[in-house]
Amino acid sequence: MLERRTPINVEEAIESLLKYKKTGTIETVEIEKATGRILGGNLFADHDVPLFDRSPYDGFAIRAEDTADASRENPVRMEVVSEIGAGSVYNQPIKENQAVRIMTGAPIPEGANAVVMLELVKNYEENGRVYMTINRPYKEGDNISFRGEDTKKGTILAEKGTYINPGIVALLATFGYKEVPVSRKPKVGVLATGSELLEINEPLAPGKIRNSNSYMVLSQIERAGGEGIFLGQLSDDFDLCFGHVENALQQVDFLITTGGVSVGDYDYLPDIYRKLGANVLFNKVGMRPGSVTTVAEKDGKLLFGLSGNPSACYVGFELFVRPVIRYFLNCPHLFVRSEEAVLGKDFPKPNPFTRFVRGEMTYSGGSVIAAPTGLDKSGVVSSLASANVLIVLPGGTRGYKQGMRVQVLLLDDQQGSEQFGNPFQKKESSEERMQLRE
Ligand SMILES: Nc1nc2c(c(=O)[nH]1)N[C@H]1C(S)=C(S)[C@@H](COP(=O)(O)OP(=O)(O)OC[C@H]3O[C@@H](n4cnc5c(N)ncnc54)[C@H](O)[C@@H]3O)O[C@H]1N2
Ligand code: MOO
Ligand SMILES: [Mg+2]
Repeated sequence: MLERRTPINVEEAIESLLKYKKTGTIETVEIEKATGRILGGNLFADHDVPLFDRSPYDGFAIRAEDTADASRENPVRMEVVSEIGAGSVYNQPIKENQAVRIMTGAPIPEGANAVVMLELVKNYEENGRVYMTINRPYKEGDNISFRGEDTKKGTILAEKGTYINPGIVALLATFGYKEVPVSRKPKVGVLATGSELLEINEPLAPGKIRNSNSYMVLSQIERAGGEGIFLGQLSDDFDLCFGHVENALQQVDFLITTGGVSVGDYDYLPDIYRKLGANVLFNKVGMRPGSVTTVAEKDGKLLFGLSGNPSACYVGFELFVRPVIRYFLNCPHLFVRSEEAVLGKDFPKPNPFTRFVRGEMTYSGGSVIAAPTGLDKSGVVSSLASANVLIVLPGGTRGYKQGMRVQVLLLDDQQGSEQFGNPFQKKESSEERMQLRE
């Protein structure tokens, strides 16, 4: 008899699988390899930046008090007693009416308390000595970059779990991290099932399609910060698939399969979970696409049975796999970032389940607009290409009109959201959901 599945809502589904989340260990990588990784510890300043008062200009270090009476009519003359390039130090204190020629980045010599830009002075030689004249007064501290003005010793500059962007790399280098502590990437295995699948370099044949899901999911794993491991594509043969799943579980932190989770004759994943003795957390979610997404747990390890339909597979990954990858990486915000936008096109089709519509977010006249990218069927692959958001359209009896405010989930974002949730959606219990069954 056909198994009846009980749909649960997305939030409940996420909650159930997060019980099996686990954090990974920390490893170190060379700084050149740190971009795109997740910081494995707090980055704190162990010294002031800059470490010494320094000149922000090429010019002359002076004592401001010597310029008190300087004016166009009464320029003040100073003797230039030395010169300091960046990287050098001038150790003698400068005295009354003395100046030191100084370059950008060089330390301010003792006694000096202001810098005059090179362009603003007259500089000349007389009897083998160098002089310059200033025709306006300066205040103490003029044109000085003070010790610690950038960052004070002891400040936490980035917290554990931060995505390493080029700016973080600059800080890491500033504080001497040749080796950078980063979160180890979880190993996420990907097994595609389906007798119709061709290798992507095979010519097309009747009834066959190329396996796009594996590569799509590997790319999603990489975007989420994990290490995808392609474990092959299998025809719909129970023993073959069972053996591969059982074996794959030994090698990975999380296992993703695509296809074979629905109720077709060759959809073997439900039987595979049974034979494995895995605990199925859910096998029907009140969402579209991806309603057949199944998640099971075996000895604490999560198995994600994503749909074979490309768009359903894609959405299932972003909603359910991404949070456990982010948790493994010690990221504080596990979920795809949630923001508000204006719906750019009518979406007239009502649906009892929440829809996650592939959309493209653009900016127009100060507004954020999100419009569906193409055919919104779960078997469609083309509408994924320009999708940078999922537009969340809560289930109900009405469609949605252009101009309505909607929630969008930002797919390319690295910051994430602390909570998964739709501020517009009233939370329905599983029982209510059942009444909404399609
Ligand atoms: N009687 C019912 N039929 C279906 C139901 C249902 O509830 N009752 N659910 C439908 C929904 S919703 C979805 S989504 C799909 C899910 O199917 P499976 O996860 O079992 O996946 P398959 O049957 O293996 O394949 C579905 C579809 O996707 C194509 N596919 C599979 N693998 C790949 C791949 N690696 N790359 C690209 N495309 C792939 C496959 O050829 C099929 O067209 O079930 C509905 N049916
Ligand atoms: O799992 Mo399906 O994607 O709802 O069409
Ligand atoms: Mg199927």
